[in-house]
Amino acid sequence: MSLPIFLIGARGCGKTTVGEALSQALGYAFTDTDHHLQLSTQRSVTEIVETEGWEGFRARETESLKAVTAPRTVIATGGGMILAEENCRFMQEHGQVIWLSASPEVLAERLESEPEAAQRPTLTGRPIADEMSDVLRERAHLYQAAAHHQVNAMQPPQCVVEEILLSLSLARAS
Ligand SMILES: Nc1ncnc2c1ncn2[C@@H]1O[C@H](COP(=O)(O)OP(=O)(O)O)[C@@H](O)[C@H]1O
Ligand SMILES: O=C(O)C1=C[C@@H](OP(=O)(O)O)[C@@H](O)[C@H](O)C1
Ligand SMILES: [Mg+2]
Repeated sequence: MSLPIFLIGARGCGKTTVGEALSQALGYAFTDTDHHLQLSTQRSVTEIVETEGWEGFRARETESLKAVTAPRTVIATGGGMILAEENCRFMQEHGQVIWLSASPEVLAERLESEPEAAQRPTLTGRPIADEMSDVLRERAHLYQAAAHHQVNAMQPPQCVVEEILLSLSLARAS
C-alpha cells in the first residue's frame, strides 16, 4: 500500500509526534501541514491568524493539505483540518484517514505542559481545559465522520503507532 496516511484529531492528540514515528516504521516520508505553512509563509500560525484571521489561516491550511499530499507519505494535519468539508473529502479520496482520539483532560494536560503558543493561539479565549472540552464537543462528530479508522491516542506513542499499523493491515486484509 502506498497511499498517503492522514492523521487527524484535536490539538495535543499527537499527530506530529506519532506521525514522525509512524513514517519511520513504514519507511514513508513525513510532513505536517502546519510546518509546511510555516515554511512557505515564513510565519507562525499565531502570526498568520493575527494578520489574516482564522478565515485566512483556514484557506491557507487547505492549500497546504493539497501541496503536501503524496504517495508513501504520513501527513500530520492541523487540528482544525476537518472543519472544511472540502478537506475531509480530499483526504478520504486520496488516502487513509486515521483519527487519534483522546479525552479533553489528557489533551489539556499535554498542552499545559507544552503550550507551543506560536503554533496554537487560543481558539475560544477560554482556559485550556474548558477549550478542549468545547472543541471536542464541536468537532468529535467531524473527526469520526472523516476517519477510516479511530485509534486510542492515550497510550505511549509507539503503542499508538502499533495500533495504526494493525488497523491498516486489517483494512488491507478485508
Ligand atoms: N502518545 C503520547 N503520549 C504522551 N505525550 C504525547 C503523546 N503524543 C504527543 N504527546 C505530547 O503532547 C504534546 C503535543 O503533541 P503533538 O504531536 O504536537 O500533537 P498534535 O500535533 O496532535 O497537536 C507534545 O508535548 C508531545 O510530546
Ligand atoms: O485545532 C485547531 O484548530 C488548530 C490546531 C493546530 O495544530 P495542532 O493540532 O497540530 O496543534 C494549528 O493547526 C492551529 O493552531 C489550529
Ligand atoms: Mg501538530
